[in-house]
Amino acid sequence: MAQLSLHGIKKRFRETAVLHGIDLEIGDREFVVFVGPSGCGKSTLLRLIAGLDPITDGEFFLNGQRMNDVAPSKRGIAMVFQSYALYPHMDVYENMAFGARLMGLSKDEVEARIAEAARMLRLEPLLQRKPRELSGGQRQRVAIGRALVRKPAVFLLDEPLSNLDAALRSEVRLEIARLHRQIGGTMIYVTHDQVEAMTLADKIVVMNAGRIEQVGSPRELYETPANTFVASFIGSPRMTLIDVTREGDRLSMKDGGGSLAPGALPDAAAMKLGVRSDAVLLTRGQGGEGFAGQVVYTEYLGDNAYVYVRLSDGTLLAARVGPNDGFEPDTPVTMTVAPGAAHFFSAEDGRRLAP
Ligand SMILES: Nc1ncnc2c1ncn2[C@@H]1O[C@H](COP(=O)(O)OP(=O)(O)OP(=O)(O)O)[C@@H](O)[C@H]1O
Repeated sequence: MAQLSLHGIKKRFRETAVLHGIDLEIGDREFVVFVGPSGCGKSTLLRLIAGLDPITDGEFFLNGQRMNDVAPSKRGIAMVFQSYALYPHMDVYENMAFGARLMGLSKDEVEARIAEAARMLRLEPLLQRKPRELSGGQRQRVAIGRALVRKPAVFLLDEPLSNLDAALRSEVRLEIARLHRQIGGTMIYVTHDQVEAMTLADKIVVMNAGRIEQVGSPRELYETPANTFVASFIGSPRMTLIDVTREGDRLSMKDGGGSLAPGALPDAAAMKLGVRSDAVLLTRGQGGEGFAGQVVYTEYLGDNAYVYVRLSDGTLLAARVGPNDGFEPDTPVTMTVAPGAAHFFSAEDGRRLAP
C-alpha cells in the first residue's frame, strides 16, 4: 500500500528556485505521469520523493508518515533511471541480486525474487549476460527488474524509454503497463513525451516552470484543459488558439478576417478560441461563414492528413482531413468549428472559460 501526499514542496539549488510549492495527492496503485517541458522540474520532484535530494520547504508524507528526513533506503521507494545505471562488471543476475542482498534478504528469498522478476520481464535467457551484451531495451528491463526485486511500495521511473528507438519504446511501454497491472504498485513516471503520458497514466500531472498547471486523467486534460498551457501541451498537433472578440453569439477574428458562431459562448468581450485539429471543418474558397486563411502545407499520414493553414491574422491552424482531400499549398480556404467542439480561454490569463 502506498499513498503519497505532497504539501507545498519547494526546492532551491543555492539561489535558483526550481519548485515553487507543489501540492499533490497520489493514491495507492495509481500510475501517475509527470509531464512538462524540459527544465520544468519533473526530475527534481522525483528525486525529492526518492530522497536523493533534500526538500527545501514543504512536507512529503508516505502512508501518513513524514518522509522529509527519512533515508532513501528506508522509504520503500525504488527508482529506475534513464541511463539504466547497471554495474558493467556484473551479469544480469548479480545486477538484480545486489540491491536485494543489501536489504538483508536470505539467499533463497533473493533467488525467488529474481526468478519472479526475470519471468515477468522475460529476462530468464539473459541472466548470465553482462550489460554490454544486451540491447538497450533489454538493459532497461534489467534496470526495472533490479527495482522490482526490492518489492518497493513505490516505483519511480525517470524517462525510462528515452534511450530506445521508436519500435523498442512502444514495446517497453507495453511492458511497463503490463507490469503495473501485474504488481499493482504505485508508479510515478517522468517523461516529456505526451504519447507516453496519455497511454500509460491513470493521472497526468502537467508541470511548467516549477509549478503544477493541472492534474487529471488523460481524457480530462484533453477534453477540458484548465488553461492555454495545458491545451497546447496535451494533444498532437497542438490545439490552435485564435484571438477573437465576441458580439452576441458570433466570434470575429481580430483583423476582421471573418466570423463564426460556434454555439454557446462565455460571457467575455475578448477571448482565445481553442480548436483541436479534429474539430476544424475546412472548405475551399473564402467569403462565407468562418475564418479565412491560406494552406501552407499538408502532412500526409496514410490514414489521414493534416493541413496547416495560415489564417488571415497570422495564426497557424492545424486541421485534420481525409487522406484524399488534397489541399494544395496556397489554396484559399475557410474554417469553421464542429458544433460543441470549441474551447474558450481568457484573453488576460489564459484560464479556461465556461460557455
Ligand atoms: N543539482 C542542481 N543544481 C542546480 N540546478 C539544478 C540542479 N538540478 C537541476 N537543476 C535545475 O533545475 C531545473 C529543473 O531541472 P529538472 O531536471 O528537474 O527538469 P526536468 O523537467 O526533469 O527537465 P528534463 O525534461 O530536461 O529532464 C533546471 O533548470 C535545472 O537546470
